[in-house]
Amino acid sequence: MLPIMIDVKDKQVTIIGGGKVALRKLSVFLEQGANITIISPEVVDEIRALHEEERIVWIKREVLPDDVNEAFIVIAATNKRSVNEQVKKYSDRNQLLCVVDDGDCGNMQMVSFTQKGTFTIAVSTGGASPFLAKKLTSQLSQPFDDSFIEKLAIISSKRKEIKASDLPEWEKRKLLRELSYKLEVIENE
Ligand SMILES: C[C@@]1(CC(=O)O)C2=NC(=C\c3[nH]c(c(CCC(=O)O)c3CC(=O)O)Cc3[nH]c(c(CC(=O)O)c3CCC(=O)O)/C=C3\N/C(=C\2)[C@@H](CCC(=O)O)[C@]3(C)CC(=O)O)/[C@H]1CCC(=O)O
Ligand SMILES: NC(=O)c1ccc[n+]([C@@H]2O[C@H](COP(=O)([O-])OP(=O)(O)OC[C@H]3O[C@@H](n4cnc5c(N)ncnc54)[C@H](O)[C@@H]3O)[C@@H](O)[C@H]2O)c1
Repeated sequence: MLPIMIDVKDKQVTIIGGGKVALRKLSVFLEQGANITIISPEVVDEIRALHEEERIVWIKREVLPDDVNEAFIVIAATNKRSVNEQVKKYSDRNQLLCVVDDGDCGNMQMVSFTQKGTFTIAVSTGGASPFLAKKLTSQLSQPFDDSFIEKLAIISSKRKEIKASDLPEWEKRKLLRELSYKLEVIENE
């Protein structure tokens, strides 16, 4: 599977099931500004509360074939293998589908990640050990503190300046490459 960054703001994310796992997936998409619909006869208290605050939509019933039609991303998160399998049949092959009880059943898997500013560390074990993915993300994030994120922001604005300048292309390329080595210099500026 290909690791990519996707802007899910205002995209429709439809999650079938309303248990603990649905809640964890939901939280990530909510934070990223997606439109979320939960379809499930029962939900955990946190999902009920989000629905009452009108931050998500909860449809209180079992899944039906047309429920996923408008979704950009579909997440089959019930505790029933046969229902999750059914959700796959309802989904179009051009939709992104994550099946939480069988990572190879869909065409998308969630990754463990931390994100600060424009900087992201993401780890996938491809279903081998989600817990290990979580642990490694935490370990790998350790060296990158707030000062690193600030330096990255400075590099970003310098990069925009270089790209917008009238310098010859070869010189732009040289300067852009040099920028990536300049963390120390920025620190001392
Ligand atoms: C990374 C993370 C992202 C997220 O959920 O957003 C994520 N799972 C997380 C946590 C976690 N999941 C599980 C535990 C219990 C300990 C353990 O089993 O390890 C813990 C640990 C915990 O809860 O602390 C159990 C589990 N997970 C899956 C199955 C089914 C199966 O594999 O059969 C079962 C067994 C169910 C059972 O008990 O039967 C399946 C998937 N879980 C994935 C993602 C995808 C593969 C990612 C990868 O391998 O890298 C995949 C394939 C599909 C998907 O869900 O996209 C998130 C960490 C978030 C963070 O970083 O904070
Ligand atoms: N991918 C992961 O990260 C991960 C982690 C742990 C567990 N799991 C797997 O995920 C599954 C769900 O775990 P959970 O703890 O959220 O379970 P849960 O029992 O807390 O929740 C299951 C939800 O599915 C809903 N549901 C059942 N039948 C439905 C139907 N026909 N239509 C719509 N909704 C329906 C229930 O109402 C309930 O809200 C488990 O089977 C487990 O194997 C995945």
